Amino acid sequence: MQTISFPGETPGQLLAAMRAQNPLVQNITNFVAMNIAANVMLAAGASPAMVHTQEEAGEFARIASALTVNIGTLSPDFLMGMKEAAKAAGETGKPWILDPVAHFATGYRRAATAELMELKPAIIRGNASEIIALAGSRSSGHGVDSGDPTEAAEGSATALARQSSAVVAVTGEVDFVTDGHRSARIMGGSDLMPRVTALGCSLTCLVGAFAATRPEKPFEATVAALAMFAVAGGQAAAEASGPGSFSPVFLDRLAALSPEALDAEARITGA
Ligand SMILES: Nc1ncnc2c1ncn2[C@@H]1O[C@H](COP(=O)(O)OP(=O)(O)O)[C@@H](O)[C@H]1O
Ligand SMILES: Cc1ncsc1CCOP(=O)(O)O
Ligand SMILES: [Mg+2]
Repeated sequence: MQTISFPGETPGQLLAAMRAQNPLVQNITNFVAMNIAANVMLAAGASPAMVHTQEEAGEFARIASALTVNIGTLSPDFLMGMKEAAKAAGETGKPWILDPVAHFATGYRRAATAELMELKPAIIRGNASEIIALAGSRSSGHGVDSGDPTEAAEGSATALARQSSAVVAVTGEVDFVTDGHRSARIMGGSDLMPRVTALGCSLTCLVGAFAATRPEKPFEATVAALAMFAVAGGQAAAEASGPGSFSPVFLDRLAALSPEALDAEARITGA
């Protein structure tokens, strides 16, 4: 494996830029994730707004710097708001990020995800089972949790990136990011992370914050956000005694993580 080089900016430099911008990010996420995702973003240095109803979601997307869309607790009103917001983001040149939570589980979710994919997300972030199924293959997902390892999803992620022109991120014990041509793996984190609900959803929101800061570099922005989670997650696990104590320590580690420490501790390789 080769160490990936960042000819432009390192993940630490992107973190510093994100904090300096304190980007306003609109998140249409699920009821489970709303609170922890907003806290994760505030701790990391972004400004979250959870705005989802169809009456205002499109209007709000025009003032936000990025949009994230998560179908975890989907309803007709949420879906209308998602589509309005994604259209507005597209019209105003803002990046939007899709988290296709358990999209394979029901016909309603499958149809909604197909409609959202037509609106061209800049970045898609999911667990391995979600990405395998989104690329059209058979996955072992059970509800919102993955039943597949990341390595089983790498081919699907690359095919999906090429077909959709989106950057695709697969998370799990190892994370994999690809734009269909360049790929990276990010190591770190903790096996406590999938035992705390909505951390994947929160990560999708954080990807939105980095993409807001560098909309022209969705691959680098995604790698930086995942590296931040991996480093802060590993640090938090060293202090935690289980999933309950992990959550507050994780917020503290996100807030305290310096750009220098991110660059020193991130384990990123070209894939
Ligand atoms: N076994 C693991 N070891 C280390 N980190 C993990 C592990 N499983 C998940 N993570 C991390 O947890 C975060 C959420 O990812 P994941 O659990 O895959 O998403 P989701 O909650 O959508 O299923 C990511 O930062 C990922 O790297
Ligand atoms: C438990 C649950 N049910 C519907 S959405 C949701 C949260 C899923 O969060 P994540 O995908 O980050 O594990
Ligand atoms: Mg998820």
